Amino acid sequence: SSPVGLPFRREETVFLTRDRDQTTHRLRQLSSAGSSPMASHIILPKEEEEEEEVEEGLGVAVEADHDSPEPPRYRHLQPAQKALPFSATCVRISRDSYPNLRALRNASATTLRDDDAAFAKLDEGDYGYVLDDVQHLTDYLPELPTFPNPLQDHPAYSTVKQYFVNADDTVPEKVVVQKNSPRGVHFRRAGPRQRVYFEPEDVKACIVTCGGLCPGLNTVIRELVCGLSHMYNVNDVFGIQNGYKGFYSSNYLPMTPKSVNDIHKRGGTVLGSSRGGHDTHKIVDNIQDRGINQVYIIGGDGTQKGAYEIFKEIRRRGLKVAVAGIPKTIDNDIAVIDKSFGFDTAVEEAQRAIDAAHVEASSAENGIGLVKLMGRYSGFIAMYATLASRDVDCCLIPESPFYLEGEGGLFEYIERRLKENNHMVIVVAEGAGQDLIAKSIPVADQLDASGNKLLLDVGLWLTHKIKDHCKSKKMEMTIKYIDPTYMIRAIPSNASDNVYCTLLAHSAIHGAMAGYSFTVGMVNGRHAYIPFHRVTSTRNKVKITDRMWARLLSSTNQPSFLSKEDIMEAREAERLANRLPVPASSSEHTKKHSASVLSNASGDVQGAPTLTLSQLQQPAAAITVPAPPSSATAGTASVTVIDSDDDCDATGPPEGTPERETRTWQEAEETDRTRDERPKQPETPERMAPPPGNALHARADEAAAQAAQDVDAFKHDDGCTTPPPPPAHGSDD
Ligand SMILES: Nc1ncnc2c1ncn2[C@@H]1O[C@H](COP(=O)(O)OP(=O)(O)O)[C@@H](O)[C@H]1O
Ligand SMILES: O=P(O)(O)OC[C@H]1O[C@](O)(COP(=O)(O)O)[C@@H](O)[C@@H]1O
Ligand SMILES: [Mg+2]
Repeated sequence: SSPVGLPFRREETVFLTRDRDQTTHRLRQLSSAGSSPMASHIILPKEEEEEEEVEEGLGVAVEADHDSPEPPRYRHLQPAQKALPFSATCVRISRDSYPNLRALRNASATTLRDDDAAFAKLDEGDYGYVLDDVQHLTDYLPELPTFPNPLQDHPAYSTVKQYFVNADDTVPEKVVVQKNSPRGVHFRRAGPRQRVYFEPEDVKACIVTCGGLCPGLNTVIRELVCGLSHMYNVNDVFGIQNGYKGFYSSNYLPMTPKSVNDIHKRGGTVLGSSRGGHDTHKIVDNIQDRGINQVYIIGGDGTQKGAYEIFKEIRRRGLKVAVAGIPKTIDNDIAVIDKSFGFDTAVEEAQRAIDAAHVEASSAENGIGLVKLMGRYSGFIAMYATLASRDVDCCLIPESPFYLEGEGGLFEYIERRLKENNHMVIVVAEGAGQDLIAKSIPVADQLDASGNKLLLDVGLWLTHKIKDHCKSKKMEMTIKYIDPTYMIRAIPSNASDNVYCTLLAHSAIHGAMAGYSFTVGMVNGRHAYIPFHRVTSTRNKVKITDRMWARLLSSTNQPSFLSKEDIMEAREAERLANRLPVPASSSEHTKKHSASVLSNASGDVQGAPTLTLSQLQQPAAAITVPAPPSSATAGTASVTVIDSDDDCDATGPPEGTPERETRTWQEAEETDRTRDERPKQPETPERMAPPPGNALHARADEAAAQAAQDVDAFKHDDGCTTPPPPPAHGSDD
């Protein structure tokens, strides 16, 4: 409960320190009239409240909020000679005004399975602070000895002031807060500790890469090998070949700084990778038999689930082994972390495909360039590549359903755009429009060995649909379909990803040496150790009610394919995902208009395409459709720029970072299902009630009961910000 957290409304200097007493002292000094030109703007609590509140105070200070409807319970000082254009308020927060309810609810939003809940390590603090902590060797081996960190004698690192992180440092999941926001969920800060749980000569480490490729895998491998050797003098490092199954089916590959020296210049992974092959017992048997005590696992959501299973088995056997997960995904859809390594590189490479599409399109009469980019469930690559390029006229992603025919549909927009500009570029994420394709070509869902849904080729399908439409309208046009597929991920990482990979590897090494088991990642710009369950129970998705998507719509000028009702519905889904209380108007609105959304979405069914499954599996092809000059009418599609309130949302992630889908899989499926099965059923207390035996929910409810009396402490009268706290038992969320 050290006085951290200084939320500033604007970038102005405020005389504060991290120390509460110093801060109070400084403010008192400043507040004595004439002592400083700032004094006119210092506001302190009334004298009589001061003693008690100093005791209880958090030391949070914000620039004065002149619009705040806060009752005048402050003593305003006499103006001094000079006024500065800013002011400060020392806000003393009583413990009671910060029940842990919201924070606990956020933590429990990833509804844990019972066995995971048993492993959850939540540490509560004052003012709604929750540490969602990671596993440590001493959780089950309490008597382990510690050793001084060899970095303190390292010629490079020993010169760094405060090189070791404070054992109590934590990183907040949300950094945008308001005066009365609880401090929320935090993760343990990554970095070197003063004491470690392994002696360098005793460490035997192994590295494995699993799942699909991603730029930067080799850089992470290189930096793990070099970091272990250069920072901690650990030289017994092995590579596991071809993914999880390599633990028990291949020879281990000795790795040295020399053998990995150049690998970051190559794409892919020198260790090989695979999907499937996770056999917990066989893997841990091999770890045990070979005396491995640090396991570095690089891979996606499935891989991190596997890492967690491995950790649990290690713990069950009482082995002194640390498990460090380094999250990998080209789609950037792993929860909690700001960004996955290799994502920037992929977006950069995607520019080349978009450029080619633009050249082709702009060199033809009524030319259309269509580019398909990776993004199975999340459209981040398509969205960022579109925003970066500025040549794209339309971006389609899985999160934003679209339709082809009718007013506001894709065809209408294409006709208008060609008429206006004679060419256009469309970017489509591979997971977009799958529901539309499925309506025309019913096919049973198939999964790959990682559990990923196999997709139909939306690019090829769209190419045929556009071609057919133009033919029916007698429009001459040329369409070129470009599918760069693996070209955006089978490449070496760029400079910034290289640095990111290095930091991830180093953070992973420091954490393993300190005895933790975790997934490492950057959270709001700081590296943190995240519990495995937090990164695997939800998936990042583009939030279409947020400013980033609005920016995209505004930059492409494309239709949003959303009615106001859709937007309300999306917000409702988000509210559910964040377990926030119902804004009365929103749910009414959603129910009233839900039927119209359905009719929009199904508008395409009449014009069902005649493509076959085998056609969709054909290689990409350029298709030219000559036709007589058109009399096509320009559409009147209107652009809906979503009125996002993310800047007002104290619970939202920072602007421009991927939005996190905080729904559980069950909730996500449930929400998506109810979206399709209109009219929507109201949420019942039963359905949303916490499952019995879930410790986290029990704690949340306990906190809720306690917080019930303090509910008034949450004042949300600014009209657009943090909603009031949910009712005590969460029946409406
Ligand atoms: N629930 C699970 N438990 C353990 N391992 C899993 C689980 N799901 C997937 N895996 C393993 O994760 C690995 C790859 O999945 P993932 O990391 O998601 O890669 P990708 O999504 O690129 O295919 C595979 O080895 C797979 O067997
Ligand atoms: O053909 P593969 O190897 O299955 O990989 C393709 C798929 O992997 C993905 O890149 C996702 O993998 P990630 O686990 O890296 O996010 C998808 O975008 C793509 O459809
Ligand atoms: Mg995966």
